Amino acid sequence: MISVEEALSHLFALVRPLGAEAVPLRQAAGRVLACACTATRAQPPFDASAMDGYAIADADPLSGAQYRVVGESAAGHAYRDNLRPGEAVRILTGAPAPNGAKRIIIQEDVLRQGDRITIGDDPDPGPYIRRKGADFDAGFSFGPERRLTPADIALLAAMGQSTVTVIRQPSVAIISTGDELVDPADSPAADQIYACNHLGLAAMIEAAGGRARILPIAGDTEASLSAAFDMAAGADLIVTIGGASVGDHDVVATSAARLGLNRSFYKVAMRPGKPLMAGRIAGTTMIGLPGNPVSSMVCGTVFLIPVLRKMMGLGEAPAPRKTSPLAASLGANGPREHYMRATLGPKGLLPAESQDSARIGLLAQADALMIRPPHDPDRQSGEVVEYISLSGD
Ligand SMILES: Nc1nc2c(c(=O)[nH]1)N[C@H]1C(S)=C(S)[C@@H](COP(=O)(O)OP(=O)(O)OC[C@H]3O[C@@H](n4cnc5c(N)ncnc54)[C@H](O)[C@@H]3O)O[C@H]1N2
Ligand code: MOO
Repeated sequence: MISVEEALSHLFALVRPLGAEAVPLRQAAGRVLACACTATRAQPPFDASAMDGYAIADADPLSGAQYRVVGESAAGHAYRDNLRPGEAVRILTGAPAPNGAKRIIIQEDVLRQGDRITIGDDPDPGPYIRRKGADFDAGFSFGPERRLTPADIALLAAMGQSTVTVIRQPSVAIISTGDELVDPADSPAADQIYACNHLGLAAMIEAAGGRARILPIAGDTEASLSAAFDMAAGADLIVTIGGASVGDHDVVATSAARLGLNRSFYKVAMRPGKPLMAGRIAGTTMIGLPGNPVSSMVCGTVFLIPVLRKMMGLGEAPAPRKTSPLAASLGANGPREHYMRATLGPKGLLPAESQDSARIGLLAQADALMIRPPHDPDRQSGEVVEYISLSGD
């Protein structure tokens, strides 16, 4: 069996970043830019007032000084003349500062009578003029290597980009396998259960920026699996769930091999998730996840999402790890890296009482996957351990 690290590097070797496509900025949230965008215009494109008040040509006016109001500069409606000594222009927030303006006196600091203003005592120092290009200059280049955030979208809009070139979203075909499985939309017989992994994984894929295509559940036969693989045509990645172990009806490994899978690895020294496999089948990368619900979700977090992120142009990186003190003492770990469901409390990480990989309820309650390296010795409460956050922060 190979280590988690080795399995991840085999998986990274199977995929590469996808090509690019142009999308309207409105649809670009969460996508990754394929190339940097350039501002054609400075922002602000002119010196602009930061406050409502009066533009004057003095940098440091005295209290009691008087000015004649000669016009107005409103947002979207500039005052076109030069501002001369002794003159003031009524100005509103965001409006262009007239030529010659040295500062804005906020309206709270003046007394206005007709077309005259008088500066009050101790006027606010100002100058309340935002210089042209204070946010960014023309030619400013923006190309973060991350999924575009709402603030990134606002910045790109401010840069005048209505369409951006982004990496294509990976399309992931999900194939559940097992005669016992029934979609929650259907009625199970007494010896069947509701399939859940396909929906959990689809949600995980979509939250990470991919597109999930859930295929009909395949039965435990090669013919059924073969039909499912045919339906997966066009996907960037095929994920099978279940049938990966050594049982009489675990047909994924043998069927996929007969269907031409060039297997990269099978079985990883981890818990849960041991019967994981991956390779290429008919030119497409396939990841075969174990069927136990927690095993498939843990493998989704540890392997599938990092692989998707590489396909999205985000580089090769394992799921980010954090550290926390342990809130309980634990006995030594065995030979497999253990991903334990745990909750984060005031004293640190508390592993769930049961780590049965069939108990999805305990995963839904967990905030973290606490990681115990292979052969990790006894750990005492208070010792610092690593974990992967499940709470999205
Ligand atoms: N003799 C051995 N038996 C098993 C071993 C082993 O090494 N030797 N490994 C165990 C481990 S670890 C795991 S994990 C499971 C994984 O087996 P499979 O990948 O073949 O999964 P299945 O047998 O098809 O299913 C296991 C379990 O999960 C349920 N399941 C499957 N798919 C779904 C789904 N989409 N949604 C919800 N639940 C699903 C299935 O009904 C089974 O209960 O093998 C152990 N056995
Ligand atoms: O490795 Mo299995 O994935 O423990 O339940």
